[in-house]
Amino acid sequence: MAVPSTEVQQRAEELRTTLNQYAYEYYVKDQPSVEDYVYDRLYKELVQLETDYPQLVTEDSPTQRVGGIVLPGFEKVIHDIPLYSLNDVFDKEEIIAFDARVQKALGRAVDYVCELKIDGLSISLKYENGRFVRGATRGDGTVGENITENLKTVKSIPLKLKEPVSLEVRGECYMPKASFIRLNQVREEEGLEVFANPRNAAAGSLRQLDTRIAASRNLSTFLYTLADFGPIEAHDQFSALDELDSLGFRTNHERRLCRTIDEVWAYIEEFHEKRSELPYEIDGVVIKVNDFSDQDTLGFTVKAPRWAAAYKFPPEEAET
Ligand SMILES: NC(=O)c1cc2c(N)ncc(C(N)=O)c2s1
Repeated sequence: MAVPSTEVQQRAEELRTTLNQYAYEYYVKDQPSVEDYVYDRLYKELVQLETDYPQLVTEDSPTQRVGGIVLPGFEKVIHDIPLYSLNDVFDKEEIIAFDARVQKALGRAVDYVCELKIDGLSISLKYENGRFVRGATRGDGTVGENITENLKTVKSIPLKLKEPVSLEVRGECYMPKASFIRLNQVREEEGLEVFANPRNAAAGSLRQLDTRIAASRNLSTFLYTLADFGPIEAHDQFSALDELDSLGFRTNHERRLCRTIDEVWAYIEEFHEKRSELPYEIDGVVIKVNDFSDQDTLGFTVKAPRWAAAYKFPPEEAET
């Protein structure tokens, strides 16, 4: 095999760094800084270098996002830190009762963080020394499926963090509404069964053993939980979300710190209104006590945290 010169190695490294930065701006920040043709030209140059010198390929190279292996099956994953489920609430009275229980248990009023409840597939991402090493489905909260190879093709999931830290984060993998509509059009044209909704389309895409299929489905993510903090210092949910941003993860920026339950309800009404305009599907709002020490004091019931509630929107009126 031909050995690449130092200049070629440096050029490959420079292309990887530049392309990964462009992809971060496009897929994580939704703020591309260059036109697609600029990205495509540099990408083609890197593909040519990696073809001429396969030893130049690194696991965080943008060329690894296209998938290409067919897995024999999905291994089971035991979640060291179980993924909890949420208590659902359906009206304002239940939210007031939730707040009353929290205040009674803590003896004072607390700040809440409201976050949109994304209608996708819960995932857990594990990093060692900054490298993405394992991605898994929620499963039953304790045992999930190893879908690392498929998640490596999801462009908003960093393959290498900005810091060489070891941690675990949780979030949602979803299919944007526009991608869902386009996918179903193609499936209809090909006489294939269409997906009922974006959540099923995302789940179906991540359950494919051929990773090229997941790579083609334009999946995205919103991360919202630091499970294993590693060296990250965060004392509350609102700042933990900023930490996720600074590590290079995609988070949902509609989040809001609410000082009172009235502000929580105002947020719920605002996003019940805005729901149909969002480019992704949501099925409600997740309300969390902001301070982590308060969360620890409140703890969990058998299945769900006492410090959170999932307000569920009424089912959307069928399109008339
Ligand atoms: N089951 C769960 O714990 C959660 C599920 C979800 C979801 N589908 N979307 C957003 C959040 C969030 N921002 O916390 C959570 S938390």
